[in-house]
Amino acid sequence: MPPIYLASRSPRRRELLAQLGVEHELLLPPPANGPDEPQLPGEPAAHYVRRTAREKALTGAELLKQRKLAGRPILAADTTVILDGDVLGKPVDRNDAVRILGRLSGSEHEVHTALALVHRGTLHEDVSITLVRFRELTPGDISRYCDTGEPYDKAGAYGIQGLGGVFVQHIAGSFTGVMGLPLYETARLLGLAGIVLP
Ligand SMILES: Cc1cn([C@H]2C[C@H](O)[C@@H](COP(=O)(O)OP(=O)(O)OP(=O)(O)O)O2)c(=O)[nH]c1=O
Repeated sequence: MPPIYLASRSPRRRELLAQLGVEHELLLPPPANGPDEPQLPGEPAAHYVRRTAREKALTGAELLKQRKLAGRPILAADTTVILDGDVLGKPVDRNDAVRILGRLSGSEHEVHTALALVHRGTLHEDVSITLVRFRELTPGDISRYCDTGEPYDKAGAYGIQGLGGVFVQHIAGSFTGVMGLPLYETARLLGLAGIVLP
């Protein structure tokens, strides 16, 4: 039986957990797809990302209870791109992706990935914050990037682990955090739940 549940539909998070050698089972509420969780009026971006991760983990814990499953740890995360205090989430369409990438062009933004882990009724949380500087992007760069389809399921409309990596001049922080699951913080939280990695 895998040691943890992962309350996430993100293929990147599954891949990064596999990189740690942590087997997991998915624990997901229906429906299979939905829009991003909305920001509350006046809610600061840094609070929003933490609240969202926490809610994903607590929803997982509720499912666990309803389904009378074994009490293994439940891990969830949320990744948000923040520029000038604004949350730049997943683009809703091509125009939105063009708008977001235009804002990121030639400037520096933050990527916050919040983690939440529920184990035996206790919530453990952490957050990884990374500064990312983009080179200037021409309208042609943005258009060709949107043609690849890569922006659409990703916060900030880019994937640092994919072609989007060519836009990144500099990062200060955690590459795996930008990708969706910061490994240092993940290992720390798993350790609190008794899962010790090498
Ligand atoms: C900035 C950035 C984000 N992303 C991805 C990671 C996340 O999957 C996604 C942010 O959306 P999230 O809402 O954090 O996650 P998700 O909807 O994909 O999955 P779930 O809520 O079920 O856990 O953006 C990258 O893959 N690369 C990047 O460089």
